[in-house]
Amino acid sequence: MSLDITATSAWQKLRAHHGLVSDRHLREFFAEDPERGRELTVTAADLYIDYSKHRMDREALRLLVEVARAAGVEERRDAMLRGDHVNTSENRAVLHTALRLPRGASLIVDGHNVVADVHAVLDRMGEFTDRLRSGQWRGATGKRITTVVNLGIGGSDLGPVMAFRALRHYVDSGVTARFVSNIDPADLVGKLAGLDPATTLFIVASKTFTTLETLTNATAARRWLVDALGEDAVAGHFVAVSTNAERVAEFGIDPANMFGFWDWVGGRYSVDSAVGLSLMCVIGREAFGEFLAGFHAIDRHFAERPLESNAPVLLGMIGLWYSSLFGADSRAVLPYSNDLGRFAAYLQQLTMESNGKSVRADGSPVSMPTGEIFWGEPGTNGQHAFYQLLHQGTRLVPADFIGFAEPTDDLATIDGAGSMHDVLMSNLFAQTKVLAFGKTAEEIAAEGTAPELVPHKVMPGNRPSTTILAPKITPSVLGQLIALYEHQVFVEGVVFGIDSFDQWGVELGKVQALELEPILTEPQAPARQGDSSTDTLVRWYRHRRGRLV
Ligand SMILES: O=P(O)(O)OC[C@H]1O[C@H](O)[C@H](O)[C@@H](O)[C@@H]1O
Repeated sequence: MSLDITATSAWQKLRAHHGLVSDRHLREFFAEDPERGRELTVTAADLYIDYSKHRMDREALRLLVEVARAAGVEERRDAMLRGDHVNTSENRAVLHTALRLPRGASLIVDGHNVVADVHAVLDRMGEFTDRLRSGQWRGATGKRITTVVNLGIGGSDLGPVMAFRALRHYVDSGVTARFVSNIDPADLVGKLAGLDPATTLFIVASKTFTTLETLTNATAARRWLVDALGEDAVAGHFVAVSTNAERVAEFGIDPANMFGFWDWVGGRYSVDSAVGLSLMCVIGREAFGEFLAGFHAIDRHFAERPLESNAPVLLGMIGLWYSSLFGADSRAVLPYSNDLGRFAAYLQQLTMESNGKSVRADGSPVSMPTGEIFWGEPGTNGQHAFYQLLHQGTRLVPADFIGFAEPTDDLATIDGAGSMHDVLMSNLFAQTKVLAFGKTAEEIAAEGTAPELVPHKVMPGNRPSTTILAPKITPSVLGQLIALYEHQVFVEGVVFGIDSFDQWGVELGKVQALELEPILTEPQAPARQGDSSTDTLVRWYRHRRGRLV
């Protein structure tokens, strides 16, 4: 039986305490606890995390930790880390943390040291990328490869594409990358534009090697290559990343050019597996190793720190405080870094595919809302678009602000005296301050504002945020940030009592698309789909495509 956390005394105490503090303002919390801005912080590897601007007192934090303990977060964490089958609906271990264990470490799962397997693949990836980057690996015409095109979707795309953008300063050898994911042909056609088949290598990345989008794009890419260079060129221009060697061979890629991983790596947890091959191609094996070391530093923090000072536990529980007790639907992720422009999109799969579930592990319905909706855009762009709602709207949207001390690029300000990066960061600090403390009607009136305008200008404040600061976007820091969110997802999933590692909800749509596709194209009148909306939409489409019925 899965535990219903809401039936525990720890939860009831938390709920009762929430009733006491939920109407209080952050201004009051700071007035009565002036040290909280210094003390409600935690350092995890290179990350400095301030969680003081949350609508809670220290007692609420204590009770949240008590709930985490009552839910069995420590036991479940240890079970995951040692390789128990915590993905119960698929009866699988969940061992993305093993992907970043250092060489020489040992983790025996089902009588087998998985760390040795992980490093064997990393070594093969390293040898391949060394050859590619040094120009030893040549295409069919003898030219060096200058572009790798990753063909993958979901977990086989979002991680590499996000990290490639974030680590653009580490692209160092004349090999660059492009990423194609969508079944919309515009994606492949757009990304192949300007590429020379002779200098292009495709990485077909698919855990299952059955995903329609990826196999369709890979087939089209193969045609593009063969049309230009002939069938014999395929071997030098296609490699695969998958857990499914049989399917890879069927597709016509030599298993010698396949980089494997294992069923205990979930797609959305796989950027640090062979799925990161495209990233390794552009940043090199050493930088990729630093990326993995960053994940591992947070894994150790998560495994070893007491819950009271455990960053993923605290942030996961704070997320839950808002989603389950304040009824907040979403969390905004606001990196003050243009290079993290795809971070929110990456987190959407990680968090929402993991925790968007309605039943607990034993099949019983959950007893609280699950799956925070993650969304966001880099600052300062978001400030000129949706921050109005964050500041004055009626919804509560807790936000994660992410910023860096050192810029990846810097330029002078208008007068030439300052640094644009300083301006960027002053915006981050200003936004968290204004969200938390706002500006009262009295303060606005005292500035001589016309009385009828005062209500429009009131900044209510009491809008919570976490601030995550790091020295600089390096491969290690990026790994740390990802692992910080991976483990938050886990903590929340344990409290919900769900299986955070399956994704049954994506299957039916795939099946129905396969059923509908011939109906869009068949010459005769289509069979009814059973509902008048789908029938009419299909008819509309067939009409516009000249397939009149
Ligand atoms: O890597 P693949 O097997 O091609 O899967 C790609 C993606 O598609 C699936 O539908 C899942 O929802 C994702 O979790 C997965 O990352």
